Amino acid sequence: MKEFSVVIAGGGSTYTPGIVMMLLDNLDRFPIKQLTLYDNDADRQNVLGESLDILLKEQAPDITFHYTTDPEKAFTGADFCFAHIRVGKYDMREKDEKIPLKHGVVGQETCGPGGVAYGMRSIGPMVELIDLMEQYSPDCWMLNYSNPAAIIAEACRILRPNSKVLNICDMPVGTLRRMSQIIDKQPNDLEVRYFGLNHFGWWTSVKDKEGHEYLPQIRDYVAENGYLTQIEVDTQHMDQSWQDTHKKAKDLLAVDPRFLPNTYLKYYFYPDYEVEHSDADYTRANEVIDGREQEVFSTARTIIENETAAGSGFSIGSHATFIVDLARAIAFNTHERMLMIVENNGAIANFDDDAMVEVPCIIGSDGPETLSQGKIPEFERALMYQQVTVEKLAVEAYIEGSYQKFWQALTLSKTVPSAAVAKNVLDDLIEANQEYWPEFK
Ligand SMILES: NC(=O)c1ccc[n+]([C@@H]2O[C@H](COP(=O)([O-])OP(=O)(O)OC[C@H]3O[C@@H](n4cnc5c(N)ncnc54)[C@H](O)[C@@H]3O)[C@@H](O)[C@H]2O)c1
Ligand SMILES: O=P(O)(O)OC[C@H]1O[C@H](O[C@H]2[C@H](O)[C@@H](O)[C@@H](O)O[C@@H]2CO)[C@H](O)[C@@H](O)[C@@H]1O
Ligand SMILES: [Mn+2]
Repeated sequence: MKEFSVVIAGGGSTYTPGIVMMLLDNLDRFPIKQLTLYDNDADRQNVLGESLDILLKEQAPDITFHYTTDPEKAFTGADFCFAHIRVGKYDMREKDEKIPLKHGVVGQETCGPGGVAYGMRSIGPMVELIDLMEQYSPDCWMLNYSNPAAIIAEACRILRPNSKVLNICDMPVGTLRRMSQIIDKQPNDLEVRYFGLNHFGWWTSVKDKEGHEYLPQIRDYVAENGYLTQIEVDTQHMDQSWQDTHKKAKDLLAVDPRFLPNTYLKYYFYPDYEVEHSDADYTRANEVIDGREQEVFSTARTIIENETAAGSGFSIGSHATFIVDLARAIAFNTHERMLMIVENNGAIANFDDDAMVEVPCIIGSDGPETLSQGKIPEFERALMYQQVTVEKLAVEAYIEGSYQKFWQALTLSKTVPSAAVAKNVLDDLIEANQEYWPEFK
């Protein structure tokens, strides 16, 4: 079998060790000859790089491993770039969450004003990353799951339409795993139909390979419990805030019981509840800094201190197998069926062709082919149109440096109560993001 050269961009990410472990666990399906971590923060990446170097020498000595801040070294000869950068890191995530909350607005990393702010920081560096990849490895594919994926995907559509970039989210994968537990199946046994935008969508069917429809059974469970299952799904998502999110799906389902909702819809359907139940001094960023970041980096330091990974290793990021499935689909033309963020072009029959939507696709060596989801009801269509317009205005505002469009984007967000509030939030966000954003006039 062919062996691949993979670069992980955002090598210092808390997800990097879990993804490396997952790659090691899948070498029989996706053989790797070279693995490189690339980041623009050497100090952060060095800790993970040094510890993974020790681990890989012990567990996979045949893989050539590097970690670097030099793009030429990182990208030359790469077949795949797995991208999970966080522009501004947790410091800025904290601001994205806390500034809107201070104004009584949802504070979330990908939804509402916080998501747009994160998008404004990420468009430039993501485009730069794509250009570096193409400069040093013109045939390389980028599998991007850096957030905010909806805004990044729209920016790619406009600014780099011909680049080999696939945008994907793991939320539907994680929720499908929960659904499979509810009906005592394996995720691989199930095939779904789904329509929406990233972090904004609905399942319309969950069938097994024989065609039996499980949606009514799952719906009955979700109406009582949300997606909260009894089985531990993954460690960081046992945090209280995520438990609350999975439980809240019950109230999302109540709004339209025909379809199974994506949990992120809670920020749009119940923004007042979300603000009331948030602590503006301790948000999800703080929970992650005190939890996942602390755990991953202390494990890395222990490995470095002990000069061995034996007995103190990282755990497999099991949710991340979707990345291997996607890479395999491209590499081996497997025609895997996966939800991807792609240009609509008729997949949702009564929605704009040029909208970046999340729908099931068949993925082969040439990339994704969308599967038709037919017409969607007016309620969901209207919600999606409002949200996709926020995302489009945000990208236009970035390209044109337009304060007016930026203000319109926030005013249009369903999470924001008025243009006045939108302006106050925007002005505070501009102040906080001076180091990252272009000037908005
Ligand atoms: N799409 C999904 O479903 C999904 C799932 C999980 C995580 N994510 C995303 O993955 C990313 C990483 O999350 P995290 O919590 O581990 O963050 P993190 O802050 O731990 O890691 C991000 C890394 O990116 C680096 N970075 C920032 N700008 C860069 C640039 N221009 N070039 C190279 N490296 C750069 C940072 O230095 C940091 O080491 C985030 O964007 C997060 O939202 C997405
Ligand atoms: O708050 P965080 O940083 O812990 O997570 C934010 C990410 O949440 C989603 O991904 C989850 C997924 O929903 C869950 O089932 C499991 O697989 O873990 C994932 C990563 O934490 C979301 O899709 C991402 O876009 C967010 O970055
Ligand atoms: Mn996501």
